[in-house]
Amino acid sequence: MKISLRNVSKQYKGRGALGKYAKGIYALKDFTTELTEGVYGLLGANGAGKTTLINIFVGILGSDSGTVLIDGQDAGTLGKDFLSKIGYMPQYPIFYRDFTVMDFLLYMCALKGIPDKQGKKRVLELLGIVNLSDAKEKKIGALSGGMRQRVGIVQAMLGDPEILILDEPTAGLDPSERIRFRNLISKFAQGRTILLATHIVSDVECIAKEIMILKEGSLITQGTIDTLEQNIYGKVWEVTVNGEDAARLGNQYYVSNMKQQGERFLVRIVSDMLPASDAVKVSPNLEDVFLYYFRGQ
Ligand SMILES: Nc1ncnc2c1ncn2[C@@H]1O[C@H](COP(=O)(O)OP(=O)(O)OP(=O)(O)O)[C@@H](O)[C@H]1O
Repeated sequence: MKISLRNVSKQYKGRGALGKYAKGIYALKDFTTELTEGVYGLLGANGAGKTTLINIFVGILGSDSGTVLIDGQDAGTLGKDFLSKIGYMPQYPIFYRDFTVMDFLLYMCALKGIPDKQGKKRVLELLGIVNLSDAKEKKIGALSGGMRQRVGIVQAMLGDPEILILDEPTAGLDPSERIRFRNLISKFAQGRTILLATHIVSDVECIAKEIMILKEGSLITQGTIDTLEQNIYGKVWEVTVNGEDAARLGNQYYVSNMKQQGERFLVRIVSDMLPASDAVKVSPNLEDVFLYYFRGQ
């Protein structure tokens, strides 16, 4: 399947100087990309436009202009056929806290038009995959944040969608739950297109086939992690200094990491220019790429 987004733009209305509603700044501007099978990481700082893009893609929000094409056909004209291909996990999923996990998921099957027997079989299968079989009779309100996120991904996977859209799926998870969730996404990636929006680099750095960097509504770069890292080669430096110089460098430059080594500090800096005479160029990582594009935000 090939998904093409062409020149998708959106401006929200805001109050103008005279108190009248006026077009505001672009939440999304001329967003153009093509997605095929695999995991795509949509990386952006808060307010970059990730949720806006996803909401337009899944049809919750209309765009001002642009098109979403699925294998060359306008998604808007595909209606139910398009929606049945999508599994969506919103940034703030609304769960019915008094439902048990099982009842909630069966209810979601009913909403998606999945026949009872088939739905129940798939729910049990998916609960096994996400390691929640023992929690199926628990009320949703009694689950931990990580367990709730796993229920969220199960509901998105009902109906075996070809496209899985995950908006900040690891928000509020602790590091071990985050790793578990990442592994799950890799498991589900086979034969699907997964779009995972996040501002957390580690959520996507091991699993994404490509990363899209969204800044102030514009797609500023897209490519494999290797490509994005190569693109900023020569702009990441390391230098070992005393505490005073480390503090000075921290004030003057964008520091992506600082590691104490006895009395001294190994400082990693993202800068277009040599930050200190004895600084050496090092290979960039995805954290450096993120810092490079979001310096000052
Ligand atoms: N309903 C709305 N009305 C007006 N402005 C909005 C609305 N929703 C979003 N915005 C603005 O549009 C821009 C993009 O917001 P969006 O929620 O898409 O970003 P995001 O990357 O998902 O951010 P976050 O990670 O914080 O959720 C922001 O400036 C936001 O304030």
